[in-house]
Amino acid sequence: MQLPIGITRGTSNYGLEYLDIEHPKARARIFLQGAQVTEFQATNQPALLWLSPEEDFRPGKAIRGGIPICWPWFGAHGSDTAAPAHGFARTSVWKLDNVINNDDGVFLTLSLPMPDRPDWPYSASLTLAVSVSDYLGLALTTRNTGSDELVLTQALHTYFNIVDIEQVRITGLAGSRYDDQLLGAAGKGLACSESQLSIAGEVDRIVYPRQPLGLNAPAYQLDIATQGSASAVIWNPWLEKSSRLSNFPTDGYKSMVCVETANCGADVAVIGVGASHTLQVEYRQLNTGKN
Ligand SMILES: O=P(O)(O)OC[C@H]1O[C@H](O)[C@H](O)[C@@H](O)[C@@H]1O
Repeated sequence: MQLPIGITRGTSNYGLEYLDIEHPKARARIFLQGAQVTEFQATNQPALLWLSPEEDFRPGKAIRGGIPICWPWFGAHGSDTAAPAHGFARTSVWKLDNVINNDDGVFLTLSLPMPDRPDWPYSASLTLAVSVSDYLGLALTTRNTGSDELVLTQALHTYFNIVDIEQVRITGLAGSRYDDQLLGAAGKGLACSESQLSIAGEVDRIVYPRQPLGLNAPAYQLDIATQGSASAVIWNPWLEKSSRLSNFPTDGYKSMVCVETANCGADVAVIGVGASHTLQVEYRQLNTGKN
């Protein structure tokens, strides 16, 4: 495909292809493996996404940072322990279908050539629309092309770049329930006791928000506007768990937090025959001038 001015192709040392996007409103990088946005910076805003400094971008290995797409299951596969965590979309190579560059921004559409897999014997199509503008937008659409109802869990597993985890607040939690994944069955359906969450240790929660969530970083304030999602995952591995993660530096937990737009936990996506479901998020930042 002939790319418009402002979009260039590149290749990592180990051969992963990416697209670099330059526009007066923002710049971004998107890898074709996983359709993974790894960098986004709106003009006059701090860089939005955390990307591991230890990431070496190898074929077939999940990229640590940016926005991994967890699909068609979130976390462990329901029954097959050999199946990859968070599904196969993040380690598969996607196809670029369309790019538009206009005064409003750069708008891309990618699709996943569907593999034939024993751990997922269904029929579906999957596309991702990415909007690179003064906001970053992602819309992940699954169409059920099979003859049975399709039930899936999924997430846009965004790693946010933050200066200092101790100063971060996740806002909009008032009245929400959550499953604390660190407590297993005992942690289901807990009530958020405060409207804001600060992080001082490992956090792994599936939240069922009652209003839009936000992030006070504090170098920027972020509005997270979602559609097609009734769950969000808040995750920071802290020190001990991070030593067990691939491509994750020892002090990495201090400069990242994940707030993931999801269908997971009690919020599963049920897609009828011939129907489709879109999981969507838009991130809008306000530079606070603090660092
Ligand atoms: O290491 P990964 O497979 O990328 O998973 C990273 C993390 O993803 C989600 O946030 C889960 O809730 C965590 O339990 C998991 O550790």
